[in-house]
Amino acid sequence: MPVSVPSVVVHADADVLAKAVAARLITRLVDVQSAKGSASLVLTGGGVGLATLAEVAASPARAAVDWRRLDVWWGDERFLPTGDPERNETGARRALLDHVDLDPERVRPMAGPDSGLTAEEAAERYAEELRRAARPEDHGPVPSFDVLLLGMGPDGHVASLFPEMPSLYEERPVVAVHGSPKPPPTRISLTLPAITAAREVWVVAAGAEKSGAVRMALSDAGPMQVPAAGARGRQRTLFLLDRQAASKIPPALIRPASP
Ligand SMILES: O=C(O)[C@H](O)[C@@H](O)[C@H](O)[C@H](O)COP(=O)(O)O
Repeated sequence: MPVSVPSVVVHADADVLAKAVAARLITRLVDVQSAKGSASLVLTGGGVGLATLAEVAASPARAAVDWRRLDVWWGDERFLPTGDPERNETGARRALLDHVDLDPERVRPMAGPDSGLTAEEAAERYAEELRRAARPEDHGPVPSFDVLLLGMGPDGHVASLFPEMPSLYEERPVVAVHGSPKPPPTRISLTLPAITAAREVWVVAAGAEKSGAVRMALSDAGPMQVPAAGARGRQRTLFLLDRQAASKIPPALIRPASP
């Protein structure tokens, strides 16, 4: 599947970054809904991802989004019971989803152990949900998500795809992850084939501890070594960073967006 070359946008700090990504997301959702009636969004966990959702909730412009016509998916989930504070779903509901008028049928969390499923079964169930939502024009087993958000770890992991782990070699769209170096150890994650089916992939990262992985993800590192190097959208890839996370990118590659 063809993928897009990343564009880099740098903001002054993590707070401006979250606000700017929130504004960008609202605008993108409004544009997509104006063009085709509905939109699909894949959420991420992690501090920056959730801060972005909180800024969407805080924005008066959120009223411009038709939340009833938004499909919400997750890029990964910690395999914990529904309502567990460590679940990405719990964080997203607290930050945004509980504050807007979504169609609950169109919000699709990944199952936890309270479903009675194993992590493998939960991954297969999610893959089936994605298959059912895919349309012929998506040319694959998952929908062409309009925006797929990804945080990124200091090791370059995105979703729950960690360097050198078997999940990076997966062809299936959703996998169970065991032994995650970032707790909790058991997770469910979209794989790179599912991520790269998205029309737009936005990698959002802040902090000096991410700067090395950002540089590698934008240079010639491979996705097995730096999973973020495989985070590419079919039409557009954005690396939305604060100055600290962007501090090791060759200057020729970036023009700071914030003064
Ligand atoms: O389940 C998770 O933890 C996230 O999906 C993970 O991929 C996260 O986005 C990164 O680890 C960045 O997290 P921070 O933004 O908190 O550094």
